[in-house]
Amino acid sequence: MEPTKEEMALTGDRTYQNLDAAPAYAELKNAARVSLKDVLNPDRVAACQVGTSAGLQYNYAAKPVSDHILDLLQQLSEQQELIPKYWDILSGETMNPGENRKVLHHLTRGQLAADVLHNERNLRDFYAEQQRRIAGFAEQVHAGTILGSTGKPFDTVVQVGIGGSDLGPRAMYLALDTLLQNDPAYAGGTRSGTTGGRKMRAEFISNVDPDDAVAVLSRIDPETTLFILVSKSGTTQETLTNEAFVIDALAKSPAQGLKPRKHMICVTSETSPLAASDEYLDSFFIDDFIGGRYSSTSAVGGALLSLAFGPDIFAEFLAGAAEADTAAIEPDIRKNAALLDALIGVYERNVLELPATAVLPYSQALSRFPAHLQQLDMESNGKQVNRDGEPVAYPTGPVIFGEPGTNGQHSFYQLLHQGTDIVPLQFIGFTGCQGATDLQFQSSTSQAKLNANMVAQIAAFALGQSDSNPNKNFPGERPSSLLFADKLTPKVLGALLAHYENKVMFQGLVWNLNSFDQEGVQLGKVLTKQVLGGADMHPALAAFAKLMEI
Ligand SMILES: O=P(O)(O)OC[C@H]1O[C@H](O)[C@H](O)[C@@H](O)[C@@H]1O
Repeated sequence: MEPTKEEMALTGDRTYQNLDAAPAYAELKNAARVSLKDVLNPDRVAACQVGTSAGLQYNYAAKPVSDHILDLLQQLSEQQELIPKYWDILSGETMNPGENRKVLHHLTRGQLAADVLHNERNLRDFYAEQQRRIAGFAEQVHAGTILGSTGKPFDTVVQVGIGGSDLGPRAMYLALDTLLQNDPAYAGGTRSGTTGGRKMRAEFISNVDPDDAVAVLSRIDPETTLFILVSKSGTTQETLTNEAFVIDALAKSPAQGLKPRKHMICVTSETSPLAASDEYLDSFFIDDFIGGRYSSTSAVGGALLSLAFGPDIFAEFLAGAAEADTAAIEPDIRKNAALLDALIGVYERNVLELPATAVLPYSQALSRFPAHLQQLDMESNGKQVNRDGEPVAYPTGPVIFGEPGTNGQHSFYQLLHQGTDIVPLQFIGFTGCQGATDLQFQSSTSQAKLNANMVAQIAAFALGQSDSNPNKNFPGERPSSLLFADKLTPKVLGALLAHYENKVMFQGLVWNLNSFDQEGVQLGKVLTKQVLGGADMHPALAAFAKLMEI
């Protein structure tokens, strides 16, 4: 595809500089602070909102930013060349300099920018081809033309993977499961006996703790279960161990003639040791340009979601992500939700010096979304050196944590309201629930109670309440944003996922980091091998190993 004139304007040389070299940063530090108690009013709630895509809205009325601060953040965006650098990512530049790789997760779902070629292969076509192959495979499984090795149709799928090969796909599956099981709008061709369109139940094995695999294996029927072994590298200890665990369990199954490998497909990169095997029922591929934590829209999420819900639902999810990617190219920060969310986060982290961010979905469907965002954000931007390997002199990625509301309210909100640290909050909510059933009780539905709690929290955090008893005093001035939509459909979910991926990307670019490697996870792996291999190791490590009887 040929680039348009506007796209051509984004090409050219870039300057990479640390945040503290950007003139707007010093100005932001000197800008007058905003008191939420002073500014929060109905007009602000109406005005401080930007549509992202697929009907998802980002409201930042309860964030401590003034017009002046937003103007400076706009300047910061321009000084750090955030949109042109995003364009470079889309165009297939080497944006993971540490590993000398392109960063192409956007290409798994979008049509932005020109084609990306690598070793004469068109990677857009490669990703699309894998998606088509997965769709064809899933349709055959659903139609019963691909059967288990004892001749029974598959009704359950188990993803075996860890980190990016687990968290995103699991969070996405859980987000849609209730909707797809119950909403007749998605019905059609279901074999699961539900009113909706879920085609297969999914389970997940990730931890090397044997109890994880044992628990899942106790809930499934080996004859009707299809396992998806997912490891981009094909070398991850936990995943290879769990593969062996599953194969061993299937081999011991009393079912006559069951062939374990014919109950397993593989998703990996073409260069991984797993790619060479032709023992799996089938294999699907990604490549090194799709980071694990950015792989939900590739074959890593595609195989699971297409099998569980059908290829059409996966395509809708991708369309939502593609819309969010397109929205993220807008240079005006007041019209670009991902960019604005990123820059307000930088303001809170670097100017207000707040060390953490809590993600609080008021939706049980998003129960594992905070866990996915922990990896996405902390593995991407938990760095102390810039993209050239030089130490940075400012804070980078915050600690991310979260739980669905209202459960979190009865757990850690005490600290959020009255603790000595201020933690910026990201609320996520939906007007409607995912299921078909709700109850009117004490003159309101459960869904109304859920959302009443959420908006009450936004106000309580921002406005506080004074009390002569210091123990009952709420200081307020605790900032939050709200991402919301009518319903968490596959498309909205895609947009929500891409919103966060793009937010994290923009923040990494502001901080001048390489957000796409994860060297910080290596040392622990090396020391684990020393312990298991009985190699020479630090005496203290040997002593700890002895404590645990290894
Ligand atoms: O997909 P795999 O190669 O098995 O990798 C699984 C995970 O393990 C690594 O340690 C990384 O920290 C993650 O980014 C990755 O997603």
